[in-house]
Amino acid sequence: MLTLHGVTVRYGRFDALTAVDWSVGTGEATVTALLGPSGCGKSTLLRAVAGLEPVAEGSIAWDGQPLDGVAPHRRDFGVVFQDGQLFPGRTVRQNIAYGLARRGIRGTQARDRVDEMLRLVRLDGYGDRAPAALSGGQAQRVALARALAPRPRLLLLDEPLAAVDSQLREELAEGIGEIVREAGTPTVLVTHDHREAALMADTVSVMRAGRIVQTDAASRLWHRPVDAETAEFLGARAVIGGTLHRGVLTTAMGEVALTDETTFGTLPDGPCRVALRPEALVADVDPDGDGVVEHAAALVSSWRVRLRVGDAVYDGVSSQPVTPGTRVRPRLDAGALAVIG
Ligand SMILES: Nc1ncnc2c1ncn2[C@@H]1O[C@H](COP(=O)(O)OP(=O)(O)OP(=O)(O)O)[C@@H](O)[C@H]1O
Repeated sequence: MLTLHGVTVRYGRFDALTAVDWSVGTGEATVTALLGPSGCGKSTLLRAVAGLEPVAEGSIAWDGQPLDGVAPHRRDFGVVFQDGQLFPGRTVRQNIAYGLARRGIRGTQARDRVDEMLRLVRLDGYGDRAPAALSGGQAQRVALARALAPRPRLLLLDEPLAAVDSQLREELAEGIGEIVREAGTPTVLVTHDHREAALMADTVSVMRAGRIVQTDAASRLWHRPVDAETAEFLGARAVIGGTLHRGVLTTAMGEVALTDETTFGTLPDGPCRVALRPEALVADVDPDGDGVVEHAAALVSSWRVRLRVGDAVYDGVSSQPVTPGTRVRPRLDAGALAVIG
């Protein structure tokens, strides 16, 4: 298990990480996403764990053994960066075999391991290609195979899909999640994209300004963000007040039962703040409704709307065709809203 205690990393007088306490379990092959906005310190944290960035204060340990002074290649961690960084002059096979010789794995044993890795990343038959003859997605899968070949005890992925075009990204995100679980290697994934974190990770740690502000199961994070800033980072567009009583939330947009304990946990009675993603606010067409559509855009199977309710304007969705001026009755969808704190 990886544990960080009070880890601070400085660039000159700037603290890129401030007293970070964090741990990544290895009980089962889990994927932990390190999610946060650009510049919050995600890569710095990953690089510190990999031994590529000096730690000014605090300690990083594996199974209780401090890693201070342990060189990156002796940490037994696999690393994949944004653009894979394959060796251009070597074939796919030679790239994947790279870390094996150093571990004393040679000859047929090495060949078998490379074949196994090619199958794992669904690239059988690509072994003799040059990296230049691969697509961006294929190159990232080779980089993943190279990192996994020596059986590292932890895999570190730094925005592995950043250089892949958006159409492929979702497919590859799911693929990589499957591959690392199949390989049985605990993995840390750095990303600024909450969709990518949701597709790949079991546990998500949210970072902001050099600190980890929340660590939770992915499903729980979306419904119980620790503060409004985290909710906004996860896609919330508005925060409204409400009152909870025995799992029923009452707001200006009506009542909704939040009784699914696996997502919401036990909610305390009393006033609360509710974060709304557009999907959480459903506008039903109703001539007597107290909302008015100001803007509507047709999506594949719904309408994305901006609606005015009293003095406030919200982003919502509608399953019926609406145009500016349509009167609607807003209601909340429990499956898409979040209770803050
Ligand atoms: N070598 C460096 N020297 C000085 N400042 C640095 C250095 N590397 C990073 N920083 C600063 O440290 C902060 C954290 O950087 P880091 O790369 O860890 O962020 P990040 O969350 O990974 O961002 P991104 O998603 O944009 O890659 C940023 O403000 C960055 O400008």
